[in-house]
Amino acid sequence: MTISKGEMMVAEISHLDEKGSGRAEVWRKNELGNPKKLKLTIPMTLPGEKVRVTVDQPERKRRKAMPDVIVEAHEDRTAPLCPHFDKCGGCVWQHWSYSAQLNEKTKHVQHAIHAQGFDPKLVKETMGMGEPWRYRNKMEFTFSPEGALGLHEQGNFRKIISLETCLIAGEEMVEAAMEVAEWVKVHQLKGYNKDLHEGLLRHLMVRQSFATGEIMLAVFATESPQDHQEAVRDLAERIEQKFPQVKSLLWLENTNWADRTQAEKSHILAGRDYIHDEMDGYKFRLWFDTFFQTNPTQAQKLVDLAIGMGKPQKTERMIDLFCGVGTFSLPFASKVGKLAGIEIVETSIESAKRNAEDNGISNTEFLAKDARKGIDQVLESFGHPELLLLDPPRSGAGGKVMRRIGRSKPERIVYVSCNPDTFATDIKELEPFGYQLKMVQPVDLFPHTVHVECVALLELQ
Ligand SMILES: C[S@@+](CC[C@H](N)C(=O)[O-])C[C@H]1O[C@@H](n2cnc3c(N)ncnc32)[C@H](O)[C@@H]1O
Repeated sequence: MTISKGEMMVAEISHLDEKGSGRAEVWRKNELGNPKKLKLTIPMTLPGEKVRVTVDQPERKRRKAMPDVIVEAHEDRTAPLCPHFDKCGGCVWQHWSYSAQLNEKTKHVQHAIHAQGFDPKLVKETMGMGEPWRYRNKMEFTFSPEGALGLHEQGNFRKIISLETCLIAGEEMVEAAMEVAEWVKVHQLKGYNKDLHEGLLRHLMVRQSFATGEIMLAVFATESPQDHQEAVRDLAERIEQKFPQVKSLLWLENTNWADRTQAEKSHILAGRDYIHDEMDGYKFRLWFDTFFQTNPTQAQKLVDLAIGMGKPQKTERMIDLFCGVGTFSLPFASKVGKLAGIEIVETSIESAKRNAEDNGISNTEFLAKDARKGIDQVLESFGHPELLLLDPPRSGAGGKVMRRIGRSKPERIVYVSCNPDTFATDIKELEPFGYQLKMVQPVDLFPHTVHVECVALLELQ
């Protein structure tokens, strides 16, 4: 069949890609009459579904197409709750029942470890949330050049969807963000245009501790608050009157081309420059740039699982690699003899030290070092650890770090991962050192997205 521009056709979804979109292949004839494959990426679809799509550029090999009609729906298809679902890039799987999402996540982890030669039966069923909504304690919204506040459109980082709600963020966080959006309208402030590198408002970060209730609101802007005194005063007054739980209202200057929530200068408009949070009964101070687990309910499960698998003993030495501000270090420190935390970001290490002090913990040392160098330094000062926990970023720890871990011979390794694929390649590196994978427990920290976290145990044979 030849396909002409704008022609409607029915495609069958064979599988989902790493971003959670459906993939389908259709055959067509080229201008010489030979068969040619057209690969389609179709968001908001599910495996096995038949969908009608309009093909806008049939001459291309790969195209993204939006589903016009679902001809045959997956049995677990469900109506998405959020009014922004069809545009927003935040949650791509709201049209799939929660139990089916969890199954898909388990399968992803099984495939990832099987691809590296491990037994997929070691993977348990993904632990989900009882109530998989309003789980995020931190959101970063973006201002459009016109000043609307929202999130990026699916697959289009240039376009911002103006939001009225967000069902995965805490309710008070959304209400506070909407107040800021209203303030922007009243003062007719301009948003930042990334292409032209002009405009005032760039991002709004909202973070709330679900344990203490304290909220931080941080406005990222290209100019100083002194240049907008009347508007800034009004913002502080509105927030103070309506949201007494905002304990930190910040104005952060960012003139950098990079589109990130970073700051060259910070100004406290009200309160302090950090908020108090808690995890596993331990107190943490969070600044605007502090990495902290964004789903506290499920993060608590990660901590419990890590302790259950690691079985820390009072006589043991432990390394917490990629320790951040000490989310795992503090609960483990009270159960081992000595703990060393290693982390590359200096402010996180400063924070980890202060968090240990605030919680009366004195058997820890924290090193601001790259993981590789940090392991060498700890081995010299403190000898071989009996227990090692690692929680690297999505890119994984990498072969060099994993081989150093293997040579340092901990009896037990607890690996906390946010990427099953890099987790699987990392643990493969431990096999020659005599480690055996004992179990993998996936945990859903990000319902309605493709992401899945795992806690795994490896033991030295
Ligand atoms: C997934 S976070 C985990 C943080 C912490 N375990 C927690 O749960 O809050 C990964 C951490 O690794 C740190 N990191 C990234 N690259 C690193 C490196 N090469 N060496 C040491 N730490 C690194 C990041 O700064 C980040 O804090």
